[in-house]
Amino acid sequence: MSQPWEPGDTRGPLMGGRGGRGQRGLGPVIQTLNVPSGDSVPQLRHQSPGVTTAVPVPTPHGATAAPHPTATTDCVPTAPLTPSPVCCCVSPQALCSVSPQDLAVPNTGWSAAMCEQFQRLLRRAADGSWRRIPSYRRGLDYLPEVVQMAVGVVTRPGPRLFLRSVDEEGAGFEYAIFLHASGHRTQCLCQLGPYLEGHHGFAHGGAIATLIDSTVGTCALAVAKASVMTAKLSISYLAPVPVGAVVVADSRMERHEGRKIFLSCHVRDTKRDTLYAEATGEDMWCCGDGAGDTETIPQNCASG
Ligand SMILES: CCCCCCCC(=O)SCCNC(=O)CCNC(=O)[C@H](O)C(C)(C)COP(=O)(O)OP(=O)(O)OC[C@H]1O[C@@H](n2cnc3c(N)ncnc32)[C@H](O)[C@@H]1OP(=O)(O)O
Repeated sequence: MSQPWEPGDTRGPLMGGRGGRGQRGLGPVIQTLNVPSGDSVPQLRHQSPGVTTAVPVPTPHGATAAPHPTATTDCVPTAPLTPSPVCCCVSPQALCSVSPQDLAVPNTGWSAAMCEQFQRLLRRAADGSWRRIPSYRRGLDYLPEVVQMAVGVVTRPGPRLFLRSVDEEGAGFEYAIFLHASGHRTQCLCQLGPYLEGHHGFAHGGAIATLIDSTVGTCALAVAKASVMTAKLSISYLAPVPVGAVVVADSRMERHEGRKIFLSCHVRDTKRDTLYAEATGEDMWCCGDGAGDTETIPQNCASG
């Protein structure tokens, strides 16, 4: 088992800077810009106050993507707050030049192992079998096509997402969720930062539960294509997760009955040597009519 990461340890996941997200004047900050879909790889920007330098990011195939066009960092709406084809279902910030900021991409808090695994998963996704799901601070920006189906066009900022509650890069959950083309499986690549510590050197069980719930919940969202709630979650904690470790939570739908979607989840290290936790969950779609069709899950609860 690798050595637990210690707060202040410059060899650890925060190596390379601890610039707070969205804060300016705190030294170099990496910022991502305009990511309309889950498949595109955003540009990283090393940003010092008043200076913006585009940094090319390797594409999944190893080529180097062109730098992103210059954009301002101020969130000034550039168009009336009306839905657009690209960001029709996200908060008004979507219409700003750099918001919402997709956070499911590398930042200065990602360890080398995290970056390496992220690139591996991007390469795997290149054939279309998987896709990376953009992730934002605000929950209503999450899996936007599903949110749009569930609640319609969102015209106000959604609630802040628990997993994105820590602004400091590398300190909390750093993660990217990938959705299988079947829509029945999700994998979450996650680095658990020092603010998630429970016992000394190890991640809190609640943090593991949050990771699992979000991976399972995202899978259920994709299956139901509607709003879902976690009704039951059963977790076996099999091995402690060192703070700073990079893990993969792998969730899939096992079956569905009526409004219930039964899912499983396994949390492992990236080499699959250690099974940290396994879980089963029941998510229920929340569409009001209570239809009990055991063959088909309604594709759009909002209309149906
Ligand atoms: C980051 C983005 C991804 C999202 C991931 C995060 C997801 C979350 O964290 S959601 C937050 C945590 N979950 C919650 O707060 C849910 C709280 N619970 C509820 O709101 C409700 O109990 C809810 C929606 C689950 C079910 O309520 P309701 O729709 O009224 O169901 P109800 O009519 O009572 O029961 C319907 C059936 O479900 C069963 N059921 C209800 N609740 C549960 C439960 N908790 N566990 C198992 N079965 C249940 C009932 O027994 C009943 O079964 P049957 O038809 O066989 O008699």
